[in-house]
Amino acid sequence: MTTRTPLMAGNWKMNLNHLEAIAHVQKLAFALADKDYDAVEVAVLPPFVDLRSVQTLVDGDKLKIKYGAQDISAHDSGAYTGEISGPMLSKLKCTFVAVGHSERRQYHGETDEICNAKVKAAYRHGITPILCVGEGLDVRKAGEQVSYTLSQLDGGLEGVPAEQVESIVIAYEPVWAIGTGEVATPDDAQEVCGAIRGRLAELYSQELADKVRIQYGGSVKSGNIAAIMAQPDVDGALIGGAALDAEEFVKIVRFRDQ
Ligand SMILES: O=C(CO)COP(=O)(O)O
Repeated sequence: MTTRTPLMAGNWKMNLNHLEAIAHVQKLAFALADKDYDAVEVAVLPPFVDLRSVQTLVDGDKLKIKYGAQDISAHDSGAYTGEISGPMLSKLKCTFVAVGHSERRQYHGETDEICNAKVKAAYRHGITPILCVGEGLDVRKAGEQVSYTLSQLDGGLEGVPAEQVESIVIAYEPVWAIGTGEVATPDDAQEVCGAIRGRLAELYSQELADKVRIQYGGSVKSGNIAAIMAQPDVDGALIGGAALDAEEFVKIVRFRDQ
């Protein structure tokens, strides 16, 4: 049985400017320094404009905190106004990039095809994608959350080879639970995260599926994280609102201490 190191990643969305980012990462580093937290990987996904400041801090102080971007262009360079490329992110030593967050799908028309191209772009430049999938309320009410989410997974991974996929992170984020305070029950999270692992085993191999980290996201807080993490197929969380509060985020990272 493979042991998967939990990954707690804070998706800051469009919050915190570069000065606030520095203060926030310093707080996290300070709060996490008194104990050896190798058992949990910690990452932040700040807005693009903060990345250079975060990199300087993490590099300069040799912090264990990892960081990444919230999006990546499918293209490596060229006339794509406003876009940020894989080479730019890898130059900033980003470990991760979120791909296909539901807010990108909803407000920026990102299809599975676009997400697939972005997953490939991330791998071209040595960045680990956090591929976000998850159903909306209508789909959940119709009881089709598993098939809907698996079809997003299939689309996002189309043509991506096993040697890349074994390092991917999948974030299951039911849209109805994002920023609503409505958290999926641990059983709801396990149902879909388990199905995602099952599909990875079908598409690739059981061995690969056992290596992939699957996160839950949607109204995660210090008070509900332990029950979610107790599920066998949940290997971490993608945290929005609660990640903006350094103390609360640290409590989530230390879910085992509760
Ligand atoms: O979208 C999310 C993380 O990517 C979840 O956001 P909240 O934690 O604010 O519900």
